[in-house]
Amino acid sequence: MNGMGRQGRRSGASGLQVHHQRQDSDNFLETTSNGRWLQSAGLQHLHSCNNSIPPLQDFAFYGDGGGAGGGQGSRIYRNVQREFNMGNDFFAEPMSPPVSSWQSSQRKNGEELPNEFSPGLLDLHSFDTELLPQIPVPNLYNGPSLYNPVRGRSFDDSEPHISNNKQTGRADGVPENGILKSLPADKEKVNSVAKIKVVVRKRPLNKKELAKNEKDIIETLSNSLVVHETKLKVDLTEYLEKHEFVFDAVLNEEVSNDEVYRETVEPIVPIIFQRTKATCFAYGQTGSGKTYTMKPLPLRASRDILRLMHHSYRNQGFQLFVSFFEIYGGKLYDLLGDRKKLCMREDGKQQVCIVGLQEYTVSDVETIKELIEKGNATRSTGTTGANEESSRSHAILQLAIKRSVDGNGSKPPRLVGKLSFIDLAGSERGADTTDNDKQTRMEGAEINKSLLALKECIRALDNDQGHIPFRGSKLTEVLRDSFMGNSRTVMISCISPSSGSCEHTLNTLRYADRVKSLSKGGNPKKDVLSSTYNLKESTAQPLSSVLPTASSFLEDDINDTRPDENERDDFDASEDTFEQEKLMWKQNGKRDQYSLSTLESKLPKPNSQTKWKEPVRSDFKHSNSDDDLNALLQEEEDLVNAHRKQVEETMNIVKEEMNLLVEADQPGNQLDNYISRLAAILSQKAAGIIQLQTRLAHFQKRLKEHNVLVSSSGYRSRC
Ligand SMILES: Nc1ncnc2c1ncn2[C@@H]1O[C@H](COP(=O)(O)OP(=O)(O)OP(=O)(O)O)[C@@H](O)[C@H]1O
Repeated sequence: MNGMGRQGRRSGASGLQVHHQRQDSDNFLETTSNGRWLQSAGLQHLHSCNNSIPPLQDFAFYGDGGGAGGGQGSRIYRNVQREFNMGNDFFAEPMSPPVSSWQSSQRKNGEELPNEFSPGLLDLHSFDTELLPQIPVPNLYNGPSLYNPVRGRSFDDSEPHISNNKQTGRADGVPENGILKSLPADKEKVNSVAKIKVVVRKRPLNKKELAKNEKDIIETLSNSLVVHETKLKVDLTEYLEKHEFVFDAVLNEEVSNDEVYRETVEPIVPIIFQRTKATCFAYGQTGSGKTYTMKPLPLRASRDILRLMHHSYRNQGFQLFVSFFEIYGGKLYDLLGDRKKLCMREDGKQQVCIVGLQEYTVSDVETIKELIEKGNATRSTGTTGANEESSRSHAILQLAIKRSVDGNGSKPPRLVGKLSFIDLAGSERGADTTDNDKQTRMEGAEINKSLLALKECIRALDNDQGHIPFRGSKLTEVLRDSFMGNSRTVMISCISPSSGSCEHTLNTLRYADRVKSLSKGGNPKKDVLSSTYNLKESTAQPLSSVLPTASSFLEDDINDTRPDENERDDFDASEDTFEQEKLMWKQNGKRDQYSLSTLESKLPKPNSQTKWKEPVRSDFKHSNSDDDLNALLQEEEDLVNAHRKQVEETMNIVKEEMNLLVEADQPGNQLDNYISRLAAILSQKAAGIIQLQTRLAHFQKRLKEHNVLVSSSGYRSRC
């Protein structure tokens, strides 16, 4: 049985297929597919991956050479098998109470049972004002009894009867479980969970891609990955460009959903008992595996939450609530309430509430499973060029932990913490969907609009802007508390490995890189190692890292580029030149905001200890002038290359923005804003190029002087 079945909501009238059951990994097991990936004529020239795939042997890391396809296929099949087995293991959950259907538990004699079903307001942002005080976490293995199998009763009613096994340090009968092991004992441990964690998951090549002979261009390492992009030189010869990224974790195609859970959500489950809002969302192009990745997570998280509630927090009045809704076409629908349209409202305290959203109290995993299945079946799906069963909505499943304030249920329970799972609709470019109908394209525009709004918020947070444009879309309004206050966010970026998806993949990774930069918390040094790594090897720096800041031109930069007083003694041969240079650098100081000295500090250098000027000085000092000159030439060449890369990167960002903009169909004023910002970026880049030209002219002048000096002292000059 495919427990994760979901059903399309739209009829064939719109040109979209109705889907009755979704079989995970169907793309991998079926051959019927006629979708198109990135074959739009409009964007074809931007990425040549499809038509210019290098021979397989060029990629040493493929390992199985020409046999990659077959090997990949069997590996994929193993993954699928493992997934199904895992599902079975999961539903053989030893600690769940006997199954009682949610329908029957919610009604008795036609009456709703109190606390079992509570439609009403879901206050998405009530944490700051309504959270219960910090709850001390008891030591899990202290105390006489911890494990309660709860046979035939709700957990809350049950009494403990299994004693702690002191030798093993865990209760008899309690399965060894990461969540129990990782239970934080104090606030310090809560703080040790990263505020934003960015994980990348690479899926295997699917049947369609294998049939098209597309290659796996993603090489994964422990927490980094390399995208091998095939590019064409001016003379049309192919070359590979490597883009290297570092993230908190990189999960390759061999990694099971269980491992994904352990890496992403498991560490944050305990801290939602500590007044924390946590959000896990998947981002990536359509068909990259977001739904496949997200679907199992809430169930596993619920299992762990219930474990904690019934062991560590037993009899403390905690309750678990589930709600599930989708954002489709900018509107909210209740996936557990017959897809009833919902309203999002802001109250006087600017807290966003979803009016009418149904929340269900759950006390066993089986009930949650049924609710999730119900919600998934109700979710809007459709067929896109890239995914036959594409999520056309953002689905948000929330697990809220509440606690009764008075213990007798006379007052509604208050929110303690919340874990939200967001399966974002796939990002897909209009240009990739030429075979889709009008509705699909309109959906795509709406999806892209909300992803663009999300990007805007991330950018604003990244830049420490006072105003975060959360109101840009329904999605960002809902996501607001993911990024604010005492929150934890896990972003899973899903990528396809195929050469045909290279540009999408790079966009996803750049997006992820930007989100990752948020985790630096305004302290750029904190994550300096990984950032530097990204900057070193990839052209995919966050925009902010390549743009100048007001403080980026320092007096030190001027000072550093001229010799100190002692050195000036040795500099007599070009005394006048030095003075002129000094003047020039000083005069240009203001304009030099985007100076190369700043640029240099951000870009790869043959030797980061070497100031650009030093080889020149040594030219005049030492006899080994050719070597020094070569070093200088090399440095200049590196600088020019680095600058070229940055310009290319900016152009990519601009292209990406423009694509999103056009597809998001933004209102005129927003378009104007974007365009003027892009114009500012471009003019800054242009200023950078002017600076580079100045620098080169300066260099040529010095070279000329050097030649004069060398020839007058009898040295051979190679210039
Ligand atoms: N890691 C994986 N291993 C095996 N199969 C996978 C994996 N990731 C995705 N798939 C399969 O790829 C197909 C597309 O995945 P999925 O529907 O999750 O993509 P998506 O990103 O959610 O797409 P959309 O945004 O269009 O909804 C599905 O058939 C799914 O089973």
